[in-house]
Amino acid sequence: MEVTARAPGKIILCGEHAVVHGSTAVAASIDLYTQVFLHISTTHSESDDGLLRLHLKDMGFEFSWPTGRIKEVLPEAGNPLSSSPRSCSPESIKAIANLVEEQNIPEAKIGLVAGISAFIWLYTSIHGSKPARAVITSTLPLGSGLGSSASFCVSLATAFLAVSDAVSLDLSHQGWLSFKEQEIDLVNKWAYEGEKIIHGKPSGIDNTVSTFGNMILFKSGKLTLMKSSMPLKMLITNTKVGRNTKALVAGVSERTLRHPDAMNAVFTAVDSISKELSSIIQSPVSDEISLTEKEGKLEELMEMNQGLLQCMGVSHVAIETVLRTTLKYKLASKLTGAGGGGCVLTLLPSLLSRTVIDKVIAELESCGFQCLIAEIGGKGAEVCFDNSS
Ligand SMILES: Nc1ncnc2c1ncn2[C@@H]1O[C@H](COP(=O)(O)OP(=O)(O)O)[C@@H](O)[C@H]1O
Ligand SMILES: C[C@@](O)(CCOP(=O)(O)O)CC(=O)O
Ligand SMILES: [Mg+2]
Repeated sequence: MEVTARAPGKIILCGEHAVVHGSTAVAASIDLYTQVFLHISTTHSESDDGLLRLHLKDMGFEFSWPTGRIKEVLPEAGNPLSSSPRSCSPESIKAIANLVEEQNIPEAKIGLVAGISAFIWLYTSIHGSKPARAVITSTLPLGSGLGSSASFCVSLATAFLAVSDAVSLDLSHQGWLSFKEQEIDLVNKWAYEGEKIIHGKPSGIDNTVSTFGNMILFKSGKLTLMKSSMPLKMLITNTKVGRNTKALVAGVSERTLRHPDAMNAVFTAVDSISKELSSIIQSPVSDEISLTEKEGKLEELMEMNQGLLQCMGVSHVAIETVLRTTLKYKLASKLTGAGGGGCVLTLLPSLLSRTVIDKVIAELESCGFQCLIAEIGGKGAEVCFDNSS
């Protein structure tokens, strides 16, 4: 049986890191995706090779594990339960680490270990030790703050569940298909378990916005879908400075332990900024003047959020260069995602001319950065059975 699944990346408009500590945050999906093609053996008569295969196509890596070996080291593989998401135990983490280590991943690509481990955990928990082949492609930059880890986990969970007993889908449907409400919740829960393997202590905002798409307000594991009443155009600048979300999240937690009162005040301020930002985005726009006023307020809130992210210790010289450059054109920016490098968001007000946009992009790219303007707030996770999309 074959299925293709895809899940979008995201931008965080306000509240990254603070959301891990219970503050409100606002995020939106973007039109960059991780895509999984899955071929799974459904009967023993099929000519399977007794292997679980993972092909990371963009990177040119192919990994495989004999299913007998998986069964030997991972107890979960003997008892898969697709309908009840569960956490990877420390023993299973160790067993999976051994399975990944056997693949001799080059030192320069060691960051992939976390993603491959999440793949093994999600697959074996949902399908046990059935032979299968998964081919992954992605238009998202990895480790840049655009939620590649969540989009990877959501697309895997979507593909694995689509061909499981937990979900019933119309296999004859042509083109992309979304899951029903309860089933999509299951995708989100499994994806969160994968994110935990990659991030350590994720808030759940990234997997939630990748699963459900749109724009969301998120606090303490709960989402509220938002309806934007204004056009929102964001320039995304990738500083191309590599970083790791797990380490940055841990760094903020350590700072919080050292300075609990000060950091809690920072998180409370972020909470207020996110709430104000979401109410501005959702309040009706009567005319051009009110749109310009709203954009001005958003810019101010983005700058305030950036200042607080600096207080958390997650900015970076490359991020500061982007802030300084865009400010020359009177444009406001903030980092998005975990920071420490990665991507920066710049609000492009509706009256800003194409000439100015081109100039800012040219100047940012002359610093070695990469710019893109993504569509915001599209669909979340989807599957396709006809293989022609
Ligand atoms: N397409 C992919 N294939 C394999 N692993 C992936 C893929 N996308 C993401 N990952 C995993 O997620 C990690 C990056 O996640 P993270 O540090 O949270 O940054 P971000 O989520 O902002 O891209 C990668 O190092 C890798 O382990
Ligand atoms: C920093 C954080 O708020 C977002 C991390 O996003 P990303 O992995 O950098 O795309 C962590 C989280 O919410 O789990
Ligand atoms: Mg991530």
